[in-house]
Amino acid sequence: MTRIALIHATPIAVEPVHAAFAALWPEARPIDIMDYSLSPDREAAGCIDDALTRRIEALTRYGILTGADAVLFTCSAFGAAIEAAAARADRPVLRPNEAMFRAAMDRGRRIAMICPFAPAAASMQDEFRAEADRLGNGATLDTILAPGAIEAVRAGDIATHNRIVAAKAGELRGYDAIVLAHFSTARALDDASRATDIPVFASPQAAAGVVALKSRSIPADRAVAQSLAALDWLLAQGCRQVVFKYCSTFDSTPQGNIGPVAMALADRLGARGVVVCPAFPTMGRTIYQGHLFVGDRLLSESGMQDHPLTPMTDPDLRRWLGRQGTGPVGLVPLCVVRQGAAAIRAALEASDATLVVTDATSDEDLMAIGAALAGARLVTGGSGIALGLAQNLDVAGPGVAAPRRTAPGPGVVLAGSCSGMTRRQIEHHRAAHPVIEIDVPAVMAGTLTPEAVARQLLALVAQAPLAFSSGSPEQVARMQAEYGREAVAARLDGFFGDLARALVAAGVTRLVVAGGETSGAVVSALAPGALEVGAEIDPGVPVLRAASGLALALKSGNFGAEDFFARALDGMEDRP
Ligand SMILES: Nc1ncnc2c1ncn2[C@@H]1O[C@H](COP(=O)(O)OP(=O)(O)O)[C@@H](O)[C@H]1O
Ligand SMILES: O=C(O)[C@@H](O)C(=O)COP(=O)(O)O
Repeated sequence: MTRIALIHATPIAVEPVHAAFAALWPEARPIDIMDYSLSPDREAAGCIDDALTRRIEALTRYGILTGADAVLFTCSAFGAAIEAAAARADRPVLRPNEAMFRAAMDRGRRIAMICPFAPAAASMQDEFRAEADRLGNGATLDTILAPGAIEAVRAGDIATHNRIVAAKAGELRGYDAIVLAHFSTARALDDASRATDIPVFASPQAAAGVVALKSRSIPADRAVAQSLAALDWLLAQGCRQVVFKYCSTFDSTPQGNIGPVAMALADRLGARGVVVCPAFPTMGRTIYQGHLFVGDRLLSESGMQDHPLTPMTDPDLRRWLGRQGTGPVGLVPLCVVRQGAAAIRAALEASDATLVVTDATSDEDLMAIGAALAGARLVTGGSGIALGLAQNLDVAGPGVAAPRRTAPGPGVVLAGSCSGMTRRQIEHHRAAHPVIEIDVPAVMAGTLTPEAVARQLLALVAQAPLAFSSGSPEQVARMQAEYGREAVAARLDGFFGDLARALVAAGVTRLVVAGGETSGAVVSALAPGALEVGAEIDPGVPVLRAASGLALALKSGNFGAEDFFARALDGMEDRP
């Protein structure tokens, strides 16, 4: 059982953090280390002096001596000292505000902090500044003091505390998010959320993170290194379950990257019997006897055998992983999955293999697999695997925030996927909108520039134009034979990235992108920061909104109905 040393500098933080553990992570064992003189001493010192810094370090060492897997400070007034202690520790040492600040910055740049304990304000401002600089998002934090609140809670009058904090929240205008400064203030989260339309965050509840990598088809050693770095970061945030998400068509080559990355993550986490389940039944991706199907076809006959970067020529997931050097791979067959969560868990635990392909042909199967994975350190799968995982987390969350608004504005579609579905969607779009074919040989020869295509698109922008590179399997094979697979992909990635940048710079506010790799290139070039997930346009494809107001739909080549492009652009329009 994971043991977390909680270090409290004030008694008023104890109850909220325990409540948060009980709700969000009941399997963990939080232990309390209390030095209630810290908070008044900090107030008297007026800053985090040497003596306080040494005390924080000693407490951190003591927390580790208790055998804790991680140390969490519950007081917000010691940021720099905790950072210094963390640098010397051999396991995660966490400040209370990290996750909350990031969650708030995901909502936008103007953040307000309601702060009942004034002496904590300066160091929290510093922490916020450091995090905003690290992310380069230009976020600003205004501190709003809440006189009387801390005194009320110290006197046990929670109702008054909550009323004061909620009243402050209700007065705020023009902010993208409000954060509540201390663990103790989290008590007022519900009241504060009711008092305002602005999303409100508190420390204990803001504790989930996603790292999006573009590692599907880079060399395996780089994919492993990037994934391990992401894992370390997530662990340092206190994450207790890590999901390695890959495509539900298992996009990979005999060299990787799913097998090597999954093995490296399992090794780092000491995990065995790790589930491998790319099933996404809504999209026709099902697994039976370890073989992946797309609709009523084996994966290798579904069109994926012609994929430009990751041609999937074998539907047997165990054999495919074996070619990627994973060693023997286990199987939990459908007949066991249908016996329910306990049987699945027992089969995974009994397996000698590190990786275990798990059959699933329906959402009910994914729910049972999800239940079996409660507490598993590592899970791997397509996005469908998430379906059954949420039930293990009793997360009420900090309240659903009002969706970001997108200024209605010009919309453009870019397609780099060569999948059959994308090509059909392009043809469908052509019936009512201008469609420009990007001349790939001219791109490779350097005679066609992204700026030229951007100019063409912008001239037609009122009619929802589309530009595509998507070629038939024969055209793709010809380009790859002439220039090499990686060179074509790299050049087109760069082209789409520059094209998207030019379009957004010229005022495009709605962008639909077809193709996973192509989407990755566009997002890397635009660097929009965290994206808010909005309404689902078609299964597996939501509207995404950036803090800048840009709306995106990033579509796997295979996903979406034939009329997807126009519907996606339409779905991004703000309606009164
Ligand atoms: N005409 C073309 N010839 C060769 N390769 C192409 C062509 N058009 C696009 N590509 C490449 O095909 C790949 C498509 O992958 P991706 O965008 O991930 O789509 P999907 O989601 O269908 O896998 C990209 O690497 C892209 O650069
Ligand atoms: O066709 C598919 O199933 C894959 O392309 C796929 O799973 C892509 O999923 P996302 O990365 O979730 O778009």
